[in-house]
Amino acid sequence: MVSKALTIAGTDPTGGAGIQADLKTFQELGVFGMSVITSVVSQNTLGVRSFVDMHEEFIESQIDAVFEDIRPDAVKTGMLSNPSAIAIVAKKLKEYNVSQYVLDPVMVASSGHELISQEARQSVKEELLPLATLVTPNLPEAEALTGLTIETIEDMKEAGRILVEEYGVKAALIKGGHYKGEADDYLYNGTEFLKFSAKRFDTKHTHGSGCTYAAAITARLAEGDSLNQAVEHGKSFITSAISNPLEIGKGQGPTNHWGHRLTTK
Ligand SMILES: Nc1ncnc2c1ncn2[C@@H]1O[C@H](COP(=O)(O)OP(=O)(O)OP(=O)(O)O)[C@@H](O)[C@H]1O
Ligand SMILES: Cc1ncc(CO)c(N)n1
Repeated sequence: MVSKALTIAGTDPTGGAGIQADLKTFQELGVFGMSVITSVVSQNTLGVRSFVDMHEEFIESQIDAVFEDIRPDAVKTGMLSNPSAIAIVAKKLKEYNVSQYVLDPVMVASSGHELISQEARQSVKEELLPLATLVTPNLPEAEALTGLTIETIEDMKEAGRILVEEYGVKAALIKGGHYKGEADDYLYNGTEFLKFSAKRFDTKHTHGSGCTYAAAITARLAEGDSLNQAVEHGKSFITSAISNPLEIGKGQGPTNHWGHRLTTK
């Protein structure tokens, strides 16, 4: 039977981030993709113009429509801009006993625009972290969630430890995209730290890299990979998407969702 993955997130009309990036990634990895829209965002590679949040009842109705028909094998959440959207998603993840859940704690777009209210940051911690199989913060998100200032690899690991041991997420992947060195990410799964490494590629075309990475991990979890295997596959997928740039867009361009086809040939 085909594996199915659901993304619950905001949109990007230019196709590099959000729901659009997630669906392309699911498709590339041979997983049937489904989507629930939380916010419609007017954005492009230059930045975010504005966004309109869906009402919580309408987010709930979309989630019910999916689960009452085609049960996903894994779920990913991305942009959830306000506490009521977070509360309804948390309620539904519990109601449907979702056991494979990747939480991408989207806070600020690569262009620097805030995609989440200040109050909602607390809701992410209290309501979503305890439900998630994996949380995938970049460095500013890891700092916002833990209150740490992250300057070293030891700080990255400490953030992972706090997220798992104090906030109750099963595993945390602290991404090094914003780090000064190579593009190394650290996974803490409650027992050990694992490093997922890539050479830093000299490019500005990383719009949506976080969405794409988390979506690839979600697709592999839907396919039955262990968490470590799923992150390893995800890292290889995002590295190919960054290292085969399309060079489109006037700002920070999108990653190349079919880059893995060029790399593995
Ligand atoms: N220049 C680069 N070269 C290689 N890998 C990179 C580069 N930039 C980011 N990465 C990798 O891409 C993945 C996404 O990381 P990043 O920290 O950029 O996410 P993000 O900030 O959430 O992304 P975005 O907000 O743009 O969607 C990580 O595995 C990171 O190591
Ligand atoms: C909808 C959406 N989610 C996440 C990001 C972060 O890349 C973005 N720019 N837009």
